[in-house]
Amino acid sequence: MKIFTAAQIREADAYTISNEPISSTSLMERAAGRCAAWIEDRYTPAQPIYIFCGKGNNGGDGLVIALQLLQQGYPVTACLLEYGSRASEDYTIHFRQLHQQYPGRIREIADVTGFPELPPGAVIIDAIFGTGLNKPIEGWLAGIVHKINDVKRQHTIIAVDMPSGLMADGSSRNMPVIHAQYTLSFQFYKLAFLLPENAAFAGQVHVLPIGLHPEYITQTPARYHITDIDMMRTIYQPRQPFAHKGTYGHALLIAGSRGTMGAAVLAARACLRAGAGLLTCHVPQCGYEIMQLGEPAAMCSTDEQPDFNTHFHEQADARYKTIGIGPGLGTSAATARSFEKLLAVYKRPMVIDADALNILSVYPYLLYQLPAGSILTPHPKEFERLFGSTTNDFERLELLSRQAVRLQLYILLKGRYTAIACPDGAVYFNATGNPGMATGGSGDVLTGILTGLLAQDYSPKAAILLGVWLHGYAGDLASAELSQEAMTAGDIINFMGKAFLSCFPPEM
Ligand SMILES: NC(=O)C1=CN([C@@H]2O[C@H](COP(=O)(O)OP(=O)(O)OC[C@H]3O[C@@H](n4cnc5c(N)ncnc54)[C@H](O)[C@@H]3O)[C@@H](O)[C@H]2O)[C@@H](O)CC1
Ligand SMILES: Nc1ncnc2c1ncn2[C@@H]1O[C@H](COP(=O)(O)OP(=O)(O)O)[C@@H](O)[C@H]1O
Ligand SMILES: [K+]
Repeated sequence: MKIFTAAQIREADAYTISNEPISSTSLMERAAGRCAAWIEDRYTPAQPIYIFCGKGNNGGDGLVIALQLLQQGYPVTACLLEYGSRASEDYTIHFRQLHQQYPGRIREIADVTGFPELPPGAVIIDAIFGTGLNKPIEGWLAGIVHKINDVKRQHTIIAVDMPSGLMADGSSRNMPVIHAQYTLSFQFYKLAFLLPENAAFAGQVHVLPIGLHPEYITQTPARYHITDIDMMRTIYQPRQPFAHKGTYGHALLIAGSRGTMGAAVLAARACLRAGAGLLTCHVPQCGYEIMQLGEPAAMCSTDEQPDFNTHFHEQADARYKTIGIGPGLGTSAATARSFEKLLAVYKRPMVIDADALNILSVYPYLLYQLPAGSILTPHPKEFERLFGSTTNDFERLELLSRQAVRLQLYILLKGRYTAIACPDGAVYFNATGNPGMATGGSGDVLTGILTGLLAQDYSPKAAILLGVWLHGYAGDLASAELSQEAMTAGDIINFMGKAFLSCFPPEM
C-alpha cells in the first residue's frame, strides 16, 4: 500500500471530487460516516461522547460524526474550539445542520477554562487538526491538547485521520500532540505513524477506506510504502513438484564465536526453515559440536581458530548461492581481515548483520566493496555506528534512503515497522511483528530467513519484503500462542511453518 504525503492526499481528495465526481461535502460525509460507523460498532448508545472540533475539514469531520451519532441516540457533546480562524466551507455547512438540529449539544470553547467536566467513561473524539496542520499547536489550543492528554488514562481517545498536532511528513518533536488510543486514518497510513519518535501518539491505527479515486492511487508514484499480504502473494513462489535440494540453493552462513554460538544456531535453523536447499555453517572450532547438534540438517565447516572465525574467505566459492554473515561473529582484527578477503572474491548479493556491520563501521571503506544488491540489517544502534546520528526519525529515514541509493545496497532499519530502503530510493515499511520480538536473537533469526530466501533465487528485494514479513508474521503467531513476554527468538523459527501455511495456503 502506498503512503502518500499530506499534499498528495489533498490532490487525491481533489481528484476524487472532480473525477468521481462527488461534492467535497459528500466526500466529507462519506469519510466521517466511516468513522461514525466504526464508533457505533464498538460503543453502545449509552456512551457519552465528546467531540473536539477544530475549524478546518478535520473539524468538519467531527461535526459529521456528531450528527450521525446523535441521530443514532448517542449522548454527544460537540466541543467547538473558537480560535479565531475562518472555518472551512464544509465545516460551516455541517455546523449549520448541527446547530439547526441539535443546538443543545453544542459547546463553544474559547479558552482553556472552557474545557468540559467529562463524565466517567466518556469517549473523546479528536477532530481538531488533521493533515492540514502546518505549524505546532500553540497558546490555549495547546492547553486543550494537554488537558485531553491529562485524562488519557480515564478516557478513550479516538483521533480522526491523525492525532491533532502531529505533522504527517515531518518531525513533531517537542510539539503538543494528542495521545490517541486509536487513530482512524482515511484511506492511507501517514508516514508519521510509522516512526518510533511518534510511538506515543497514534495508538492503534485503523485505515478506513473512503473511496478515493483508484486512478489517482495507481497513477501517482509514492516514495514510501507499507507491505501487505497481497504484495506477499505476488512475491511468494511455491515449490516445484520435481524440485530437488539443489533447486533451492546452497547457502553459507558465517557466524558464531565462543559465547555467542547460539546466534549462529538460530540463524542456521531459520535459514533452513525459510526453505534453503542446503546450508553450510562456518564456525570456530568451539562451535563444531554445538552446530552439529543444534541443527543436524546443516553442514559444518570449522575455522583454524578455536574461538572465532578468521579463515572463512577460503570457504567462499561459487558453490554458494549466497552468504549470510554476522550473527555472533565477533569483531577481532583477524575476522575483519577475512571479511575483506571474502569481499574480494565473492560477488553475489549477501546478507550482512550484527558484528559484520560493526566491522563495516570500523572499516567503512569496505562498504564500497560489498556486492551490489547486498542486504544490510542494522538495528538503530548499528545504523548509527555505520552512518552517524541524526536529530529526528525523519532525518534518519532520509539518511537511510540516501545511503541505500549511494551504495546501491538494500538497508533494513529494524524496529516496530522495519524500514526497507532500496537502491532505487523507494522505502517499504513492514507491517507485521510485535514487541514480543524485542528479545535477544530475533535479529539472528531474520538474517537466517533472508539468507535462506536469497539461496532459493528470490531477488534481494523479494527476499527482503517476504522475509521481513514472514519473520514478523511468525512472531505474531508465536505471541498469540505464547504471549509477547514468554516467546523467544527460537519460537519465531518454530512458527515459520504456520506463517507460510497461513500466508500462502497450499492449493487443494
Ligand atoms: N475533501 C477533503 O479534502 C477531505 C478532507 N478530510 C479531512 O480534512 C482534513 C484536512 O483538512 P484541512 O486541510 O482543512 O486541515 P485541518 O482540518 O487539519 O485544519 C487545518 C486548518 O487549520 C489551520 N492550521 C494549521 N495548523 C494550525 C495550527 N497549528 N494552529 C491553528 N491553525 C492551524 C490551517 O491553516 C487549516 O486551515 C483531513 O485530515 C481529513 O480529516 C476528510 O473529510 C475527507 C475529505
Ligand atoms: N516492538 C517490535 N515490534 C515489531 N518487531 C520488533 C519489535 N522489536 C523488535 N522487533 C524485531 O525483532 C528483530 C530484533 O533484531 P535485533 O535488534 O537485531 O535483535 P538481536 O540482535 O537480539 O538478534 C528485528 O527484526 C525487529 O524488527
Ligand atoms: K485529528
